[in-house]
Amino acid sequence: MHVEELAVPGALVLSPTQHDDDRGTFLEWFRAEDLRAATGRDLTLAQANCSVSAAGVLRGVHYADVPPGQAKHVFCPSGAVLDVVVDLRVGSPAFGRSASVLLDDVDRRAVFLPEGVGHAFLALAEASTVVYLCSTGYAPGREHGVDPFDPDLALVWPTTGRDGAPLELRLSDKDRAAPSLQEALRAGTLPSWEACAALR
Ligand SMILES: Cc1cn([C@H]2C[C@H](O)[C@@H](COP(=O)(O)OP(=O)(O)O[C@H]3O[C@@H](C)C(=O)[C@@H](O)[C@H]3O)O2)c(=O)[nH]c1=O
Repeated sequence: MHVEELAVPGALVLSPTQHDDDRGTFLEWFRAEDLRAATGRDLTLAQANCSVSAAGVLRGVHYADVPPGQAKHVFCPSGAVLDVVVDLRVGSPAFGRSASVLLDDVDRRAVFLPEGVGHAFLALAEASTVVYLCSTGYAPGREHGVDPFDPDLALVWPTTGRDGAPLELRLSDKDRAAPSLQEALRAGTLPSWEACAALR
């Protein structure tokens, strides 16, 4: 497993060693020891999620209140998504900065997001499946979103899928109505860098 920190502090991309043989392939998509070696922390497993998305579906940018926050370890076992992490921690030296990683069933990479980091992904193929391990359970009242098209975030969303066909973007009503970064900042819902640091 090769681990690299992304431009968003504490967020990682993890590239596994794939063991191919005449039956198929084998890989470790999560290894607590590697996460601990890279971050000095553990991911307490409270929930494991799975979503399946049509090509063009965009989910996010989502984040949870800190504390307790929700750290996530994200993997795409089938299909392809552009996974995006956004630093939403007020006071972070990288506040507003983002990083994108292609997660797919070829390289089979994974992304780790610490608490307070926003998460979004765009499905680049039909039936793209994303599974993720979460450090806390779902609490709808603690979940928030930021507009994935906010010019302040300057997120770049591909216009074609991995087969080269144009993508028609599809969002939930909730994500379409999400506030901008500045609106979320004014509303006081964004996590603070200090509160996130206190969790480590
Ligand atoms: C996130 C979540 C949703 N749900 C329900 C609520 C709703 O009826 C349905 C779909 O919920 P959403 O529209 O919020 O699903 P979705 O837009 O896929 O939300 C997810 O987006 C990605 C980017 C993340 O990082 C996740 O943490 C989560 O926020 O599933 C749960 O039961 N448990 C959960 O943990």
